[in-house]
Amino acid sequence: MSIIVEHLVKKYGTQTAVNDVSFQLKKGEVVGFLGPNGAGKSTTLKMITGYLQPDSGNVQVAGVDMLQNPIAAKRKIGYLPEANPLYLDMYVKEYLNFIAKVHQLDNIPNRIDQVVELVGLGPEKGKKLQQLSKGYKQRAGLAAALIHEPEVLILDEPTSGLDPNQIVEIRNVIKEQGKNKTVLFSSHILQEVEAVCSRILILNKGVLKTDQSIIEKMESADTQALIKISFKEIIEPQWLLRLPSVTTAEKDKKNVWHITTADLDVTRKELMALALNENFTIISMETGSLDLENTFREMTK
Ligand SMILES: Nc1ncnc2c1ncn2[C@@H]1O[C@H](COP(=O)(O)OP(=O)(O)OP(=O)(O)O)[C@@H](O)[C@H]1O
Repeated sequence: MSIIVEHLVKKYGTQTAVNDVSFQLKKGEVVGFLGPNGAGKSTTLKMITGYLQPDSGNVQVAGVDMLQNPIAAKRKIGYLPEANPLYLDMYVKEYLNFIAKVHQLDNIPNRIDQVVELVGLGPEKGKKLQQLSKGYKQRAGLAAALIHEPEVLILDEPTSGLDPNQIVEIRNVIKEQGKNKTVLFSSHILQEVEAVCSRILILNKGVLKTDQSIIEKMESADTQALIKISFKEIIEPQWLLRLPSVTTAEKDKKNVWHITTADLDVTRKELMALALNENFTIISMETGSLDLENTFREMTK
């Protein structure tokens, strides 16, 4: 595992910003950390990267315990914080040279050339950081995060405040990096996470709501539809699961069921026939899609 997060808790005064969050990231995964403003994403990322001490819980990065061995653990991580902390008076190469020295790297000029190429900073590499556009500043931050060839890349809202072209460019850099690194990046833009990640973690009010593969989700969204049905009577799941077209049936509230199906029309008819034959009363029946947006809204209500 590249990242193991176990029961992380962080309180600010009486507010619990992160509440018992646990997850694991496998080597090579690109994972989106999604949640509305104030959900606790940055706080969680700061604890994973060792910039903030958790009140309780553990973090391991590439097998190294962050609390017991923070220097070794931090070496494994490239971190781009939300407020990209650049020394704006420095030239691009001067800044990267400074960061490379902090990491005590060998053959620094070569490595700088490599990261400049990697993040597409070439055309701007002769400028001062303060002269760069926001998109290029972000690339400089990414170059600094990548210079020591970390196994794990952690990016806190890397595309926030960028224009649409810059967003696409930064996303491409992230995708490219995801080919040989574990990447965890936060965003509150669902489409972005969908475009870049193979997996999604949804955080709401400090609590992890779901940890599901986007690919699975999208595959099921393509083929499955959702019916929300409410009966007057309390019925057993078997009644629904026995219907030939029903894939899953889960109880929401006492008499309300969420049913997934590959064939909406057939299931509707089967539900009507069931009600007729068994003398059940259907109070309401709604249909919806199982897409990610619905999931996100459900999870962060
Ligand atoms: N240093 C701090 N002192 C007090 N409260 C804080 C501090 N940092 C964060 N918080 C609070 O903790 C909660 C979680 O904040 P956090 O920045 O982790 O959320 P987030 O999901 O990253 O939000 P955003 O998407 O807006 O960046 C918020 O309610 C925030 O106001």
